[in-house]
Amino acid sequence: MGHLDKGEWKKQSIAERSKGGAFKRSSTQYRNWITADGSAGPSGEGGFEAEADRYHLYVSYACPWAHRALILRALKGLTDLIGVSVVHPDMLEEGWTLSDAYDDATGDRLYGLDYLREVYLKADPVASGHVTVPVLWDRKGETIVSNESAEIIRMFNSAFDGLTGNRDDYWPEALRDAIEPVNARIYDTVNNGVYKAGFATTQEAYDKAVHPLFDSLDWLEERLGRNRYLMGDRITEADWRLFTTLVRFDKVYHGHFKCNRRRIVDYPNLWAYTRELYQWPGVAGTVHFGHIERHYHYSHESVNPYRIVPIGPQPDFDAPHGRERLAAA
Ligand SMILES: N[C@@H](CCC(=O)N[C@@H](CS)C(=O)NCC(=O)O)C(=O)O
Repeated sequence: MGHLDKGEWKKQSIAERSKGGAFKRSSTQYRNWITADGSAGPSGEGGFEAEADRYHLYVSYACPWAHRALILRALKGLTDLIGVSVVHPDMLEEGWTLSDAYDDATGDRLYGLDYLREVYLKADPVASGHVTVPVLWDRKGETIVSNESAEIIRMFNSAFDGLTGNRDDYWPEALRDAIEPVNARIYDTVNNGVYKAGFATTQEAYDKAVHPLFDSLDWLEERLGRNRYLMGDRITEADWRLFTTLVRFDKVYHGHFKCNRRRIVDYPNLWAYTRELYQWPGVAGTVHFGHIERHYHYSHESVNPYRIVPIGPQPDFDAPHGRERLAAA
């Protein structure tokens, strides 16, 4: 791990990042939006018009935040319009690398660069900050549009509709106010909660993360016993944001991140819901357990110093989910 400081790469361990025992996720730097006509979005600059073959996504198959972007890209029929480069699963001292020496890692399909940080430096030679995935890259302007997954999925939800004709809407206007607090709780206690538990270097920081995590899983289990999806009978971005953590949970968060009060398979509703989302057309192809298991166990030296990748459970994500019973009349 490391970060850029005025264009220079500085190595940094996870323990150094977890100052005072608690892990803090840094805020995101690039916040521009692709829009149908190139007008500015809710933040950042304008000039990023939706066009085929103009944008490219740098992702890790291991990363739950990048995974959101891959899912929306698949669901919205954008796979032919927006290319993807997949980093190597090991994130060590040099940060994410663009080596293709691992199954399904592609290397840099645009420029043949070796390190993801070089993509950031191409956008800004004196860049400072963390070098994270996903990165939404503009080939025309040779710059980063956004490295904030929560916003990338909203761009993908609608900006390209005129080109693809796909009008599926995962952020429906009428539900936005209801989605926001659900996203906020899930982000803080579940998506990021597993990291806060896993990267804690004091008992206090761990306790502060792990109890709210399992309180939220209980809350979700109850909610999903009544509703097929988080917002009722309609699947929304809130579900996809939750899914990327649930699908990784039993394989990596339960053991590696010590989130081990229960597994997802122990929650009947959450587990059936996870299977339904996994089986959604286009989604299984975005889930790469090889990268997930390798990345977490191999990259976090302070958590797993000998880098042994454990055997892990093999939950059957293809088993019938039975969630139709909750379908709207
Ligand atoms: N806010 C970002 C967070 C992305 C993020 O933290 N990605 C992790 C991988 S799971 C990363 O690239 N970390 C590298 C680092 O922090 O140096 C988003 O949601 O897009």
